[in-house]
Amino acid sequence: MNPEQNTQTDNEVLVKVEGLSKKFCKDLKTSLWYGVKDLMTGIGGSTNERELRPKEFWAVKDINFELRRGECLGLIGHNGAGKSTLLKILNGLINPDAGKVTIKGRVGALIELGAGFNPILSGRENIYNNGAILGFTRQEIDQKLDAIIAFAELEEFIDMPVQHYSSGMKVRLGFAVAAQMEPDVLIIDEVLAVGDLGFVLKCFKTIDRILPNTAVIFVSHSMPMISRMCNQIILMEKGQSKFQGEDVGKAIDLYYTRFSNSESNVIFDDGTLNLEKAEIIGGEIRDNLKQLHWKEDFKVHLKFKLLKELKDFECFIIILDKEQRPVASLERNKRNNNFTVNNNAINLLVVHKNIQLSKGVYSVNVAIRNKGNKEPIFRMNSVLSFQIVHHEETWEPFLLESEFIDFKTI
Ligand SMILES: Nc1ncnc2c1ncn2[C@@H]1O[C@H](COP(=O)(O)OP(=O)(O)OP(=O)(O)O)[C@@H](O)[C@H]1O
Repeated sequence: MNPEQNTQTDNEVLVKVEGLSKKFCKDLKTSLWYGVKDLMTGIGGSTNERELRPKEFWAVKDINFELRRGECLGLIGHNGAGKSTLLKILNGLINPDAGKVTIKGRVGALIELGAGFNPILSGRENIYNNGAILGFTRQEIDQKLDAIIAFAELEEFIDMPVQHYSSGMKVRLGFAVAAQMEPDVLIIDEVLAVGDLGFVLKCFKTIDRILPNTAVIFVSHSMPMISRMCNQIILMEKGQSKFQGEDVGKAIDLYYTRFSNSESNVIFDDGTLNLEKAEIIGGEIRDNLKQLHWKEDFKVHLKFKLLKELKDFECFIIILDKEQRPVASLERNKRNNNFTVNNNAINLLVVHKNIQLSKGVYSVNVAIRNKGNKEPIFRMNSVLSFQIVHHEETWEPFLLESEFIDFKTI
């Protein structure tokens, strides 16, 4: 193959979606009535397909994109945004009300748990059915069968009816069929999350392997997974595309902004103290958020108002990422019982030098406990939030300063 031909194949558009829209009705009775009316006025011939009737809403509205071999599109958005509906239209499970989908080649899809399987047939029989739907001959499936069963790790249960499979087993079989058949287009919904960690890692390895020859469309609520896999992204909201492009990081930031919870909350309080003030010293405030540059000192001023006498205490400061996963804990106070009490208040300055968290938004939880008997005294979540600024997009929680120098062997 000459290089020109090769480039052409690499750049081949495998999925083209133009003005795709789908409406649903909020109640079943009205939906059935509209169905009957549509039948009478001629199926698909309605001139009002772009209009909403009472109780209807757009589950997917005017979605456009092109996807080439080797590209992975991430679909993100909150629950009910229309991601699964879009996937189902792409996979031909439901018809759109407007717009057009053009797909070239074989489509492997893992959409709803158990969808595409006949529950009363065995795993083996379902592999043959699915393979046939994908356009493979019996001999071709024979050749792939062992690899599919081995990948799904279902050797023992392959002749059991699929209806008796666990959720994880159904996902294993579904992914094994979808991916081992090496489709041109691979569509994967959130179902992958049902598999255990070992299987999920195996799936990613497979996707990495087949991606150069496949166009992948991937729906997930896991932003680390999206950022790891996708080079294009659509952020959906109420069926529409709110952000679309190659800036995956920006789309993820927008997604998180929707869920940002600036409300702090006291989880536990035994009445000994109140947290009167919590402030990050230094940095600068932008968009109501304290920004610190990577490697700046992280300094927090905490002011506790004492309502009762407090002897030795320990202060816990925990830093959480945007998904509320704890990523770091500051070393506890080592000094004994010698914080100055002024006007019934203790003022603490907690300093962590050269913070090396990755770029992103973080929040801080604070907890106080009795140093002697370890009893909890006070605990408050989301006391503060701050942003670490760095030019580099890093998905690991820390970006550790390092030097690369010539290693001189003797
Ligand atoms: N068959 C249907 N009939 C009526 N409404 C439907 C139907 N299927 C989906 N919907 C509605 O369409 C909207 C989009 O649903 P969809 O499942 O596509 O969202 P999603 O983005 O995949 O959500 P999630 O993140 O929860 O999986 C929702 O309001 C849902 O209730």
